[in-house]
Amino acid sequence: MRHAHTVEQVRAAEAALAPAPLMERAVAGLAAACARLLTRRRGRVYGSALLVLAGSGDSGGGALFAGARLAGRGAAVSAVLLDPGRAHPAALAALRAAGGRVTTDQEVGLADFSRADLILDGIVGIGGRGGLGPAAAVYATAPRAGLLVAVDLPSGVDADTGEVPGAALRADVTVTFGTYKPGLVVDPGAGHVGALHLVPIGLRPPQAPVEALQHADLAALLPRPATESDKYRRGVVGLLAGSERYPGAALLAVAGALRGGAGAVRYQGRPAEEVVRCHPEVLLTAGRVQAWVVGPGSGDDTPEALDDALASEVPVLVDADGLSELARRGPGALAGRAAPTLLTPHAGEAARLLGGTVTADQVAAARLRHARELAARFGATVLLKGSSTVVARPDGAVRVNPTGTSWLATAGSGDVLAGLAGALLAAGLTPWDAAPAAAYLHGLAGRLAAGEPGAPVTASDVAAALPAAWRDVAEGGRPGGAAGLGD
Ligand SMILES: NC(=O)C1=CN([C@@H]2O[C@H](COP(=O)(O)OP(=O)(O)OC[C@H]3O[C@@H](n4cnc5c(N)ncnc54)[C@H](O)[C@@H]3O)[C@@H](O)[C@H]2O)[C@@H](O)CC1
Ligand SMILES: [K+]
Repeated sequence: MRHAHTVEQVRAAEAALAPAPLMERAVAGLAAACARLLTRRRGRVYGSALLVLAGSGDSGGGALFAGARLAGRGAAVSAVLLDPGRAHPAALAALRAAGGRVTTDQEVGLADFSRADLILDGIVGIGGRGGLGPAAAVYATAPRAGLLVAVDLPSGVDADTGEVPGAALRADVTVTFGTYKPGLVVDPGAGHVGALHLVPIGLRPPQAPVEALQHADLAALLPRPATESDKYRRGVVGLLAGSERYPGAALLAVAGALRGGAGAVRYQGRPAEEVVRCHPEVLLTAGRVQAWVVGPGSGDDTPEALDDALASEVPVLVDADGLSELARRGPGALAGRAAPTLLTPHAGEAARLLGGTVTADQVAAARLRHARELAARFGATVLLKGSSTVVARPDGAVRVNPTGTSWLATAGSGDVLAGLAGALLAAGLTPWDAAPAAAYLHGLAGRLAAGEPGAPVTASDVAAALPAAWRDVAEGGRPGGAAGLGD
């Protein structure tokens, strides 16, 4: 599990430790990471060109100290001071003493930026507020040939939320200290991070409000049928999905549920004949169900389907048309439910559920805030789909999915996810576990289907790759499994 802590938590944990060893450990880890990158890129540190972008805080201080260490190993180091009067005095002195060149001239800085083998972004760290000023913002788009290493987090990314209020640097590698920060794992910020490397500095932060499941966490969560399993032990999913207009949604949701390990799928919807032709294992009879999935492509049947599902005493996943109906009814529609409800909106549906006071773009730009608000308002677990899928609980706890791929933004992909998450709910997982587990497997299946370096995939390809994703996770132990994920 990757745990992400807020700025307030990090500051409190840092305050419990002596400042000097903290800086020493951070700088040692940062310099070592840079040395490894330079050695991989150029064969050695000696003779490589390094540029430090230094702001006024400790992030700039750490970058300057690391620059000094690498200058000591023979790198040609220059530093641009973005707030010249306020650069970390001891770190600046150390860089100068090690032979580093210091400039405040933007033209010189930009020329060095374009040529350097490695650039250290020490403009701001967790103390960054609002967008970058113009002197720093130019580096967000300036051309460069070398690697950009962000110190703690890419400057311009909000540490607590992952929001990017203005220009932000785009890193190849982010070296973060002590713990992860929400902004490193939630988009749009996460899209600026590149490869993420954690340097332990001895922090002991409290419980994390945001976490990201990794391969080993998934392996522990996924249900495995025991020898005496029957379909009810594995879980029967009831699907209220598809319509004459959208038969495909039913087929894809069924595919997701079956490949999600459902013991059986009971289908209720109009295109029943097509469903059985494609998936002969589906049951059309009424009977016991351990979780309902309502909404994918369910069209005019939605209001009744939603009534039936919400009246049941089993977990209900509401998706697509079900969410539009729920938006019309408002949070009161879930008030009487004793069993859990899982909502799986994309940004547009989330905006509607929030009463139309925000746009889909605003939801996508501030994913944590809106997913939490939605979960609190409806008293339900919310899986907000998108480039980094976010699962929020009504109490504000969040799990972020690390496996997404942009190839998943394809028609019907959400139907597969709904069926898959429904199967995990029917197997007995809580929404808090089922939702991130489904997002993880779905993203991994998308990656496996797209291949490396990646090609377009259909939702059917994603469903077909679910067994491979499942195996990849179950093989566990191996860091990242075949898909190369994990720490
Ligand atoms: N404490 C330590 O020993 C170390 C701290 N480091 C990092 O330093 C950071 C904490 O240091 P600070 O509290 O000094 O915070 P920052 O390094 O984030 O700097 C904050 C300062 O930058 C300026 N600033 C804020 N927003 C800005 C913006 N949008 N554009 C330009 N300037 C802006 C302000 O003057 C503010 O005081 C953390 O990210 C931490 O990981 C590491 O780099 C090295 C070790
Ligand atoms: K930074």
